[in-house]
Amino acid sequence: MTTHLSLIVNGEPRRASAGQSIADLVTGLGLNPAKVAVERNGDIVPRATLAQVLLGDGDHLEIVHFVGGGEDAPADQDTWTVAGRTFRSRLIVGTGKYKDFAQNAAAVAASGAEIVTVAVRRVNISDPTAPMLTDFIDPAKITYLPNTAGCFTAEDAIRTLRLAREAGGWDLVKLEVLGEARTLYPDMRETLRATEILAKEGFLPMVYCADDPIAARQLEEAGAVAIMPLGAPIGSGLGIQNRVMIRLIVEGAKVPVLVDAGVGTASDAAVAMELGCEGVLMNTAIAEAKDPVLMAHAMKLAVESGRAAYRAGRMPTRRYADPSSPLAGLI
Ligand SMILES: CC(=O)[C@@H](O)[C@H](O)COP(=O)(O)O
Repeated sequence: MTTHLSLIVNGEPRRASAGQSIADLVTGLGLNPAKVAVERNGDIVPRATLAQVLLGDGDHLEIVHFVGGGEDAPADQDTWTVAGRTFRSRLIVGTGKYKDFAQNAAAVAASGAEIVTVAVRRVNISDPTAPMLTDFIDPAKITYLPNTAGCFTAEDAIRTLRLAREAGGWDLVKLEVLGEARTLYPDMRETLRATEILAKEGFLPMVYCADDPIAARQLEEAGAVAIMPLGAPIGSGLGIQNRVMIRLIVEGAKVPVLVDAGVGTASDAAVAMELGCEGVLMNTAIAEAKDPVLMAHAMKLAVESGRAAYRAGRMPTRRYADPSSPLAGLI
């Protein structure tokens, strides 16, 4: 006689037969056990043991996607490096708010980005055949940077990234711990705590943070491999509100500084680069443009242009006019 087990899988009730392994369940959902990570009753199940671990009645399982991969760029004249990985493009783009994955992929291609940031998501168990981002943006060509979007505590963020690491072997991750839904401003106490724990566990956290030079230094001391101050609230498109602080963070940091959030248009991205940032991360400015693919191209040019201007060194500003042609020797 078959005994049925009652499970909760990704928040939904589900039944299984006694004696089934977690790998059996995953396969039965139409998923490849080699491409997911599973948490059972709060603990990550090592992928190598999914076939041995039997399901128990009342188990709570969380199954997340495998994505991962990406390759480093060969070194050239103006690359940047984070945690030992080198990239040519200084633009990191998000993967939210697009009409569909195809539009997202076209925008990524137009942006020239080599890194996309992705929220770690539960597998859709009701329709495992539903398209996945990895069907459109090839993880063998573009580096996936898992992020902790939607996490409001250090524990939530750490748990999310542990699952991401199990799913795709990622260690380079983007940490964001939000303080409240209204402003989506980072909770710096929780962010610092999560950074310390993640760094001790061998993660390489790129950290979304307030535009605060002291907090930035503390994050670096705690093990952040990149500092990512907001330019303005996430999704606001207000541009860089506090140039002075971004500049101070850049001056004080030994790790790359990238503006993350609040960019609205191309000139904002250029300003970030002119301030000496190593790069810019953006999502809404591209995804919510009338023509996202054209805006992605504009952002590529803006980041390159701002970077070139920074490297060229701007002229000094003056209080008074200075003639372009010499005044001496006039007829
Ligand atoms: C911190 C965070 O969540 C950002 O990565 C965000 O997704 C990008 O912000 P914008 O949408 O304002 O570019």
